[in-house]
Amino acid sequence: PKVLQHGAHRVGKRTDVEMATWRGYGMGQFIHWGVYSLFGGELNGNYYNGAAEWIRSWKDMPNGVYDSAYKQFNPSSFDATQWAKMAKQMGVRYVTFTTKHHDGFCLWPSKYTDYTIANSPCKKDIVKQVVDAYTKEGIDVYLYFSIMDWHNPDWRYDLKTKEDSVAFERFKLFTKKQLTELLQQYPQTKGLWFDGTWDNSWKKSGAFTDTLEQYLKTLHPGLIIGSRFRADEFGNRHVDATGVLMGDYEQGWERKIPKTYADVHGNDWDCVMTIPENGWGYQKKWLGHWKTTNEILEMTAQCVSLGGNFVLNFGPKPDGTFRPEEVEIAKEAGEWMKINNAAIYNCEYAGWEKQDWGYYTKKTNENKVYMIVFNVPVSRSLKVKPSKNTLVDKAYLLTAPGKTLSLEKLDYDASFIQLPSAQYKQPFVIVLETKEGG
Ligand SMILES: C[C@@H]1N[C@@H](C#Cc2ccccc2)[C@H](O)[C@@H]1O
Repeated sequence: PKVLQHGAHRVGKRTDVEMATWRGYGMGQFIHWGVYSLFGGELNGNYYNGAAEWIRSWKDMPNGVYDSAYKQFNPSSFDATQWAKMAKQMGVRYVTFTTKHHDGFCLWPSKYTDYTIANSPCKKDIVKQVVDAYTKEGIDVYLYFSIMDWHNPDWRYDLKTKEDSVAFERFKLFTKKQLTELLQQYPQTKGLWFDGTWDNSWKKSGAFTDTLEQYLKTLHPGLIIGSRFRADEFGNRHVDATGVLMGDYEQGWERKIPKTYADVHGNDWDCVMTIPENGWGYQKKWLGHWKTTNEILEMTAQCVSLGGNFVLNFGPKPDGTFRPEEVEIAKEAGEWMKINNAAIYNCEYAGWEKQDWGYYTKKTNENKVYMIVFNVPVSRSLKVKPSKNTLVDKAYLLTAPGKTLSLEKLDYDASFIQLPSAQYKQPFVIVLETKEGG
């Protein structure tokens, strides 16, 4: 078969320490903040029924109104340290922050366009303040960057004419320069989170994007870039023409979670999720269902149990504060994580048969499996079926290590853990110390 020039350059997971750290994060935060936050999904009392950060594309949004709105971007209450402390209390270990969304507005003083924070009333280097504050709190920072840039006149959705190609050459150079300045200005950055890469213009640029990815990784050794960045020379995204994942982890799990381990194909991956049903930037009105803290904790456990990380999005208001529902979720999730994070941090897929009561996670490089229990059956008997050649040596509540739980053997390879009668109002964790055998 033909050898791909611009497909995946590695088969299987990265084995370096930076990627091992990424793999063990467990929980992350996404932040979408920019000019779109000023509108909050609404204009003149009418609500845009798409994702609020896409409001510039709304037929009822005059381009001139959107493109001059940055002159009102003046977040009087923005305090990156407060953001970072809220994130730390929540228990997230990485954050992905929007440097430039599809609208093209740069939250750092880029030298390559005037459409930046430097020309807004705010003037602060928001990206620098976020990178510095989160890094100081010990939370790793990843920079979101949209390739698609609605403000740049050289952006093209497709390359149909000679003029398109000439313009897009300028656009590709502009993109490389902006990415270079982000990595040089904010060297603490651990990775780049690319978006807006689905159009034909970018899908037809496989050779360029492959070279660009290798350039960025040379410029910043250890840099982590997901599978959404580039396409192979045939326009295949995420997985190349030979079926191998491009990039350092699978970046397709946006607002969806894999159902089984088979769905992740042995790749590293994370899921990025909104609190409302859709919408990443601030929305004045959250339409439909928005997730409770217990739902968010269950999604976190589900992702870690399948070998991934769970990343929850926050959409700060134009003044730089968070809406009360987001503050409450961060606080409640943090209270649970403070007690139970052993079952989330540096854990991986256990490979045990899934049971109805919840999720297994396994501590990496240790003989410890955690049961994260969400659904206590009326029998209060939790079935445990270890993987082959594994025995449970000891079981106890994470919060009561001194009180061993008894296992009633059911048959050759399964047991029941009988829970004491109690009110189980919160998800809780049982520790299973394991040994080889059976
Ligand atoms: C992380 C998320 N990716 C962006 C998107 C999108 C999108 C684009 C086309 C069809 C469906 C979804 C959202 O604006 C947000 O930034």
